[in-house]
Amino acid sequence: MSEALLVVHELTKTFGGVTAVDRCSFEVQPGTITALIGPNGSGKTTVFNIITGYLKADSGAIRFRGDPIARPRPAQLYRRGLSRTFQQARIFPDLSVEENLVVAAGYSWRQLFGRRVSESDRERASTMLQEFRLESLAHLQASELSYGQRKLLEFASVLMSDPKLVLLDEPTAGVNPVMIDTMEQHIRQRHADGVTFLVVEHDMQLVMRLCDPVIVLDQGAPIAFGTPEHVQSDPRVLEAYLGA
Ligand SMILES: Nc1ncnc2c1ncn2[C@@H]1O[C@H](COP(=O)(O)OP(=O)(O)OP(=O)(O)O)[C@@H](O)[C@H]1O
Repeated sequence: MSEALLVVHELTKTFGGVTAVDRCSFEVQPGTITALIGPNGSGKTTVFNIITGYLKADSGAIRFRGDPIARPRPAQLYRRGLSRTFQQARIFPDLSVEENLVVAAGYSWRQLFGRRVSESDRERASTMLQEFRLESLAHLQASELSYGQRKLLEFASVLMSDPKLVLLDEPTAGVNPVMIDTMEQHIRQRHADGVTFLVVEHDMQLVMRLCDPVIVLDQGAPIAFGTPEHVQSDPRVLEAYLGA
């Protein structure tokens, strides 16, 4: 088996008296759309926040593309090919849709307004606008977008860095069914292009048709791992969900 793209080893994180992540270990293999599911409060977002450098673990280790990531830092990981989205899409509300994409390619705001952006990156932004069918919105301020459109823009922005691994935190939460289909198609397309995904998602139908393998967390640690069919029939998984 090829080396895992991401290795999470015995991560632990406590908040006061609450152990949110409890000696949590798992791997993400290249070329997969891996799901990280679990009942509310099972530690999924905390794990994401640790991997991407938004929170510091109490203990444990992370490897990405074969190298240890001693102190994960979001910007550094982004440049190395690991990027993420958030439950509440993080975009620059005062910039236009197009400017959001250009900034995501690694430009500062000053460069953006000083017109020092390379022609090739402007073209990439333009291609991304077409791919995500956002051309008609290109010059709108991002704050004017709908909730679902913001999520799409955030996803498109993340792809501007040519990531190897994308962590998606509830990509379809709160968006309408048409937008769920759109998001699913974009994930499938990028996966076909070679991007690996780790997805936190509460829509179980989507998880079961899109993801393989599925990792199930409960109380901060994996309790099941395998194909969607396998985890669905695991009594520990049923108990964790029904007991929650
Ligand atoms: N900043 C924080 N301060 C205190 N407790 C926290 C903090 N962040 C998370 N927790 C606690 O850690 C546990 C895990 O939370 P986390 O948000 O990671 O779970 P989750 O699986 O992502 O939940 P959900 O599915 O509801 O988003 C919960 O008990 C939560 O209350």
